[in-house]
Amino acid sequence: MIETFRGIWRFAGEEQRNIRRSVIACFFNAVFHMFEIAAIYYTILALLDGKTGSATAWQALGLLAVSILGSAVTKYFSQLQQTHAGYFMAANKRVAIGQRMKSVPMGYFNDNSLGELTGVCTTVLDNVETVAPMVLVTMLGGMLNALVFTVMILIFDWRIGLIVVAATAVYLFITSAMEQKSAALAPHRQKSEAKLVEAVLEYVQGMSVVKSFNLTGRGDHTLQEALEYNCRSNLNIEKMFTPYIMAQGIALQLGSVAMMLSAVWFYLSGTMILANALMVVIMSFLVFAQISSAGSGMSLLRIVSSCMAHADETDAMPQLAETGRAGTPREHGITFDHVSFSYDQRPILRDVSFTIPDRTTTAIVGPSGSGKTTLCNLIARFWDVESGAVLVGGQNVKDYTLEGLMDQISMVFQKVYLFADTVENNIKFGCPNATHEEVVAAAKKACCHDFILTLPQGYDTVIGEGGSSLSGGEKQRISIARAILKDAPIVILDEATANVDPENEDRLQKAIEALTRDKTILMIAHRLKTVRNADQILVLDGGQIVQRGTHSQLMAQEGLYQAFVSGREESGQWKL
Ligand SMILES: Nc1ncnc2c1ncn2[C@@H]1O[C@H](COP(=O)(O)OP(=O)(O)OP(=O)(O)O)[C@@H](O)[C@H]1O
Repeated sequence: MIETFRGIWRFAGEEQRNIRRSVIACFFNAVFHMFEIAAIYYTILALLDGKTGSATAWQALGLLAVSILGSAVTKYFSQLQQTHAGYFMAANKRVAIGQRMKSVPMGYFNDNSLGELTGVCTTVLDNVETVAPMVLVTMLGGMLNALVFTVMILIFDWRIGLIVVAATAVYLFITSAMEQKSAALAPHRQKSEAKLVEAVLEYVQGMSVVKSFNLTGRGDHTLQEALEYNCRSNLNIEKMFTPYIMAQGIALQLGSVAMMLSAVWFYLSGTMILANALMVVIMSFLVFAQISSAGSGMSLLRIVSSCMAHADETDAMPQLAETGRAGTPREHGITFDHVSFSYDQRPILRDVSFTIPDRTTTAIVGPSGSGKTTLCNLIARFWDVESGAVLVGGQNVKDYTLEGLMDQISMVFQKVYLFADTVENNIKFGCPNATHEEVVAAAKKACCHDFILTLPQGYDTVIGEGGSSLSGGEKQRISIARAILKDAPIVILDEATANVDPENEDRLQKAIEALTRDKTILMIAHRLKTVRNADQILVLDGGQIVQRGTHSQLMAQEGLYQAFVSGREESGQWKL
């Protein structure tokens, strides 16, 4: 248990200060509660002494008022610090996970399900946020108060004090047994929650497929299973806890009864005065409240501890080595020097070498699955090469800081992702300090200004998550505006015209021209027009460059390229 406390304390980081304050406030809260007991004791003594005047009543009321006011203020302060600590403990961890994810190779997301990470950032850290400081404060505060209470009772009457100590010992024994059981079940509970999040995400993301294949009812089989598993594990935990909670209650109630009976016995045998005996009867209702409050946190303690351990597992996310130094290269040519790369032992690129001189355009063409996207992603270090080197401006990409490297590159993906934010903020994404005028200028160049003005709130219109409220062509042009605003010297472009209607295609082409002027460009080209105008064409097949040259040079050779352009049988395999 001490180790678990230490774990929470460590996890709290800079929030330790607020937790400490909350525990202190909790202690004073209990001290103020003791004023109530003092008021009762004072009243009993006065009544038994026959002092029934208004002065006694006022003094007792004064003590009660101090108690109520003091408890309210300390309770408020304790809660405030607790909420603050909980919120920032989770928020700081979420931000740290976000930071780490920036340097994680994209391959990590293959092996580790999105549900797992989403689960950590939502339910797991929600548990930490709402429960961790509460448990720590309740338990530490409760234990501290119970200790003070017990010492006071021992001083008041050592015989009654021993009853309290005995009942507390039994209670702690049961609680410790419960804690051990809970330790075994907590990971199951978390696994079931992660499974549930994963199933819900998959269900929502695949909703259009479920509907189009009329699988509603059958398509949610996995979700149903995850729900049942989650329900079962939660019920198991409840069932497991119930007998222990009952035993805890019985131990404390027996303690109370023993206190009362002893008080009566001691009074009748003449070893305790009536006022003290009455006081013990009253205290028998109050004394175990502190212990019970400390123990009630125990069942949650394991859950919190296991949540924190789970959240800390994200510290083990692999990181791309970042030993590079900041700095801007003088030119922006790109070189692949004998690069090979595999996904999970599956070779994708084999000994690929080429150079893209500064401010020239290179088009990559090749059948679907030949490795075009992978090759582009290696430049931005979404993955690191297995052997060989990728150079930007004559310097190995590993020798840049990740941020420094990304400053040199704009990427326009075929699959555009827009955030659930305003159009303006989506365009400003890579350039948060840009002015509204700069955003509008970029949008005009990307041919999206006109359609943005037709949106209900123009540039302030909030786009649905993933850009769901816009057409494919509109999303593409916004992503191009984003890249134009960033104005990086290297542009990597997955030329996406496949799903765009002719009118949109024309606009998209104009937007691409505005983006790529005077830049070093590597594009996965699907349109003959773009390919024809490129300074260099690389033909990729099976992870190797099988042909390279200009359009006229390649047309003069027999091979894949000529077949593609002539629209022969192989062309059916090209991504168009
Ligand atoms: N993250 C990944 N993990 C494992 N394998 C992958 C991953 N991404 C791509 N692949 C595999 O690597 C191969 C090359 O994929 P890549 O996307 O680079 O090809 P491509 O030429 O760009 O294809 P397309 O033109 O269809 O987009 C494919 O067989 C693909 O299945």
